[in-house]
Amino acid sequence: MKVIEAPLDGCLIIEPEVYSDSRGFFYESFHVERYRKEAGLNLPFVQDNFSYSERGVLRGLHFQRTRPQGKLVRVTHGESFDVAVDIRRGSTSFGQWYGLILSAENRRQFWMPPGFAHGFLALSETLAFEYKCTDYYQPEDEGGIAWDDPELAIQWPLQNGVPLKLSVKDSSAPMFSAYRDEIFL
Ligand SMILES: Cc1cn([C@H]2C[C@H](O)[C@@H](COP(=O)(O)OP(=O)(O)O[C@H]3O[C@H](C)C(=O)[C@H](O)[C@H]3O)O2)c(=O)[nH]c1=O
Repeated sequence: MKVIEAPLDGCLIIEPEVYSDSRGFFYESFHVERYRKEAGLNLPFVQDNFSYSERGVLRGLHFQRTRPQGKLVRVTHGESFDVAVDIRRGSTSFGQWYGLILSAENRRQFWMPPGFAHGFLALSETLAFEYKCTDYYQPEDEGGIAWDDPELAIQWPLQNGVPLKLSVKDSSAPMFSAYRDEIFL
């Protein structure tokens, strides 16, 4: 597998080894030993998530305040623009965002350690999004940042004529500056 350092401190792009033949293809989507040895992922994953979205759905930006989750994310059907924002105040990439295309076609996985806000935009008619988390979901611990926060200025690849679909929660998320007095991992 190929491991590429992303511009945010600690984030990685992982490209698994794909075995194609006349029937189709096969790849190992996770392997404790290999991901520890080759990507340095040594935090245990305790929860797998799956979300289905349709074109124009934007989920995020979400994080957990006191129980931050590391996430290994991938797309198994369709295409998304995936975004991580470094909210770790002591990090060299604090306040910076990074986005990449994750798709069933590129088979890329994206690792963000605990301490990032995460979101994605569905770019295909339908999107199957899967991810592994290093801590459990704690709804009372959840924080959100507005997807269009001008301070972050995330360059979402919005598609002409495709209305955004957001949850009520995401439609009213605060700006990043609302957390200026809070110290995250
Ligand atoms: C995240 C989560 C949600 N839920 C329940 C709570 C709600 O009844 C329902 C939908 O939750 P929510 O609207 O928060 O789902 P997303 O908007 O996809 O949230 C996720 O989107 C961004 C992109 C993330 O990275 C996080 O994993 C997560 O915040 O699923 C659970 O039961 N367990 C969970 O781990």
